[in-house]
Amino acid sequence: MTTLTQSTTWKALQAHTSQLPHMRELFAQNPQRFEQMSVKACGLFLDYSKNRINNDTLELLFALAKEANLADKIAAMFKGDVINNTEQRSVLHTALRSKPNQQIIAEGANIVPEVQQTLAKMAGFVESVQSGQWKGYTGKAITDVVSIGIGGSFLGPKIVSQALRPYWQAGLNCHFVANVDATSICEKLKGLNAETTLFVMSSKSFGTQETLTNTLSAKEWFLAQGASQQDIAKHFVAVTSNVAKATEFGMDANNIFPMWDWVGGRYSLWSAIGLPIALLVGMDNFKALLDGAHQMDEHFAHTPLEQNMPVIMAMLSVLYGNFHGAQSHVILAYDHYLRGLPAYFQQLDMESNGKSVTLDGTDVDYSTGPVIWGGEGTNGQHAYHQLLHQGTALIPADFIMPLQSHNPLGEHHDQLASNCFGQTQALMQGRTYDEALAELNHSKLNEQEKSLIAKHKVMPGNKPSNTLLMDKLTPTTLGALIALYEHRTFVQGAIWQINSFDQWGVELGKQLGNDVLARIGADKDATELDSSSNALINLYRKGQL
Ligand SMILES: O=P(O)(O)OC[C@H]1O[C@H](O)[C@H](O)[C@@H](O)[C@@H]1O
Repeated sequence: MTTLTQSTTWKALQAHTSQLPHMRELFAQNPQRFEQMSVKACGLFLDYSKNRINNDTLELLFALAKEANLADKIAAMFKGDVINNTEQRSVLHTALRSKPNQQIIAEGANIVPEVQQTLAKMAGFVESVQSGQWKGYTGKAITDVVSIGIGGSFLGPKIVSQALRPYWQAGLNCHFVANVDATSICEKLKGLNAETTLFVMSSKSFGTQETLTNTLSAKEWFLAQGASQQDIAKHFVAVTSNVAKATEFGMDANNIFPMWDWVGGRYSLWSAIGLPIALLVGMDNFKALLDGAHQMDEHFAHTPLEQNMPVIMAMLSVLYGNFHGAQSHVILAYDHYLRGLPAYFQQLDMESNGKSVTLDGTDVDYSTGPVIWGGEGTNGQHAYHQLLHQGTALIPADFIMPLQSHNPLGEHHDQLASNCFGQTQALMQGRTYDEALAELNHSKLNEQEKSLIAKHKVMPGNKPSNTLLMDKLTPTTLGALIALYEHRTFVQGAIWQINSFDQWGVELGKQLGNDVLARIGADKDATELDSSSNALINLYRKGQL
């Protein structure tokens, strides 16, 4: 057993949570509930009053955080301690959005100057591409960027670019390729002109199969359009921490943007991995994104736990996962530009906290990271919200919405907002049997039928949700929002005593995938694996059922 589940606070939380009344009652008991359970920081507003909590719950949750030495752990991350203990690395994505006059030490040296140099290199490149000074091999300006990368080297740039669509500068479009399925790159290249296309290859390791294969195919396509080997330098740039491998691959040394081991892939959009974002929205907007994240870093590092937005959100997630049996958490973006956010937070949280041993290798005896999923409101209301309202699983929800739309049109935004707030209300209050029956008063059904239908219309309520608001979706508020979830993920990992910054779980699949690839290309059928794997490989070799 771990010390965590043996702690007095843990046991007190177990006893306490089973005694809390329904949220309807909690609201009725305390007219100040909204004021007391909401917090504003960095252009974001969090209403967390629709949670299964009262002041005692919060006290216990913060006590748990203090017993986990959370404040020390936060400080250790910011100052560059080697907290990723299985890879012996500092975790310093926060340094990427630091201010030029800060000093942050990793492996004995101040890393801020190289962060600033890389930002300056990005700025020069972005300016030259956007202004048309950067010419393709026939002297034409670049019109299309194809970003090739996967995992952290793909989702951040793609989802942030999508979210910042209103800030795109004229004249440049970007296409993202991640999957090794040739359909992805073939479909993207259709309709593109090699003379005006720039490829940004993003791979921290410069060793990821999908990215290398897609880049080679892009290069072949480029040469097949009539370009020559020397033209490659005008059309291919790379972002990587493995400069040697990138040069060996044939990338022009001037076209390589560095990143560093102390940036985890899923935390890397703030580095040169964000180059596609900067190319689309311009360097000022990219810096505003960094600034929003920096503001959230400051808030996280210096605010008492009780008013600390990422800490509050993380402790609520711990509450549901460890004391209410919740195994999943839904992100509901009430903003079309933010439709990709659930996928981004899914990678961030599930790759970080999908772990089952503690830092020292002890098996955990409690749940760690939940399944993160979600989608775009209002669409989900006509689909999976049914399960949120009446299903048997408890699924805490985050509703995210800007108060102002980039596209004010008639009553659209009023309707969007009313749906968002109406959903959180319905989840919280539910509908009792008597209320459901009363609604059927004027129907033509007989008493027995009314009773049956009323039973089906009962909604238990007491379903937790957070509502996160911002004035408007801007680069700054988006930066703060993403950093909020990064730190939320960190806090959960700190409570669970796990390493949120490695990802050994993805390795075995890669290893076996390479072995399977060799067997697919072998001159005889596979016979040495389990019967299922042998049969699947051999079916594939045959090419038909
Ligand atoms: O940037 P790369 O080295 O190509 O890595 C791309 C991605 O692949 C890995 O398998 C990891 O699971 C991700 O965290 C990483 O972002």
